[in-house]
Amino acid sequence: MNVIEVTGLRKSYPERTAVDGVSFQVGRGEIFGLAGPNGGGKTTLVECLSGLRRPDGGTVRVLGHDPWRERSALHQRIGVQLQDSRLPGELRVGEALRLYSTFYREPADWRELMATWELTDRRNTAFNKLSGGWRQRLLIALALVGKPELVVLDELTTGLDPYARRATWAMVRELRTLGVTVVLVSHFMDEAEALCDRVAVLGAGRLLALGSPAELVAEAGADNLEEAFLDLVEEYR
Ligand SMILES: Nc1ncnc2c1ncn2[C@@H]1O[C@H](COP(=O)(O)OP(=O)(O)OP(=O)(O)O)[C@@H](O)[C@H]1O
Repeated sequence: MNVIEVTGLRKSYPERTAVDGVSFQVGRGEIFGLAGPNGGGKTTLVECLSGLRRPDGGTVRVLGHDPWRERSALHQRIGVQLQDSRLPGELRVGEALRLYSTFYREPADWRELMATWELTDRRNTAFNKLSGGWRQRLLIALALVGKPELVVLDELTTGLDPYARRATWAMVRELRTLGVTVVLVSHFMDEAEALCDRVAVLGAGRLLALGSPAELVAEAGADNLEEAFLDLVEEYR
């Protein structure tokens, strides 16, 4: 069974159509990239996958659930780190991890997760005192507290230093070896090329291309994914 099945998905805001008839499937254990120019519809799409937005049309199934109607069942099985997620400013790192672990029936060991993400030294630091990169690390760790079968990571490594970025890539690869499926929204084509089994490119709410990084590069006759991407999205900017 596919972990994600999207058919003819549409979502409009009063001013514009953000997702315009998108269809794709994601298999178990895949690292599936979503790329595209600003305003292409990536965040709206992952919000529909995560049960945070109600689609206007088409069907979405995630782990067999309708994300909008079966949100609480789905939220026990997925982890989501959204762009610009925030926590209450006074909440400390350790408190946040402990609190999130209470949301799940079978949580991971939050102290272990805190150590894995090198957050233990900052366990007593309040969220509003963390730098952007450390906030990002905490948000990723929080997405993993529920031992999710699917993790949605929106702009995973934005704001991370090069060392933290590579360490994060290693974590994502580790998730795959555990059979966890990952949806990765990224503007970094080196990241998509290094991590993703397949990448979907969205422009103006439409699926412009879908394939492995090697396929997308070959189809565009490009030297690397960034070049292929620039070629694909040129008219959608
Ligand atoms: N809550 C909202 N209300 C109205 N319009 C919205 C809303 N969220 C997004 N949009 C619009 O829908 C379109 C798609 O936006 P979305 O955030 O899904 O794209 P994106 O690919 O994630 O962009 P970015 O790369 O800049 O994060 C844009 O034109 C955006 O202005």
